[in-house]
Amino acid sequence: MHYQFFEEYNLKTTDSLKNDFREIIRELGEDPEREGVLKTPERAAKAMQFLTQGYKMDANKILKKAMFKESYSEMVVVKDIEVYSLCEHHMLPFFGKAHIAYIPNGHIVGLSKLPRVVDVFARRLQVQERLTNDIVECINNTLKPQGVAVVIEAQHMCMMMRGVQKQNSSTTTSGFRGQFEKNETRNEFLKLISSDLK
Ligand SMILES: Nc1nc2c(ncn2[C@@H]2O[C@H](COP(=O)(O)OP(=O)(O)OP(=O)(O)O)[C@@H](O)[C@H]2O)c(=O)[nH]1
Ligand SMILES: [Zn+2]
Repeated sequence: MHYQFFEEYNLKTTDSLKNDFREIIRELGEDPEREGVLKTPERAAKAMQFLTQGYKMDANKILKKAMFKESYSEMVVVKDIEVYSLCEHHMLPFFGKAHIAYIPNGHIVGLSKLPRVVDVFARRLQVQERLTNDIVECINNTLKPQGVAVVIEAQHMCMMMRGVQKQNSSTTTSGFRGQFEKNETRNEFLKLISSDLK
């Protein structure tokens, strides 16, 4: 199990994907033997493995590794976490920002672990709703805080480059557990991140 994001590839998978990408390039009307694209099947194979390496990672373990006993019980907010994921319908990117808050219940978590959890779930084939839920559930079940909130605002390339071709729409999803189910707490969080929400 990997805890870090780094470029490490399963040679068998790279090889198999490489052949598939060569066929895709040919099928799309390009000459896979042309010098400029000769190495493209291997590059694409590695890029796709990198972008989906979240399948091999365990977000709960990442959080557990850096939980510290602490009596702090105010809201902790980490905002503007870059999100890059692939939509499971078209395998095209969707990207934007995640904002996460939690209220500790005896334990705080190493701050960097929250963006790491985002990446573990983002580096898979996803829909924005499930990505949001995965993050909320993971933090809720592992850290067991008094409450956790996640808001993701993203733009989907499948709606921009193709299909409906809308360049300026964005999609906001959210998940709230525990104390954040109360209006007052939820509103405090939304106010703290509101400068980033259009
Ligand atoms: N709810 C949700 N839908 C998504 C997400 N990413 C992409 N989609 C949508 O998934 C849908 C798939 O619809 P289909 O009709 O099967 O596919 P399609 O013919 O390519 O649809 P169009 O994109 O409208 O051309 C589209 O409406 C996409 O906009 C996501 O994260 N969440
Ligand atoms: Zn899509």
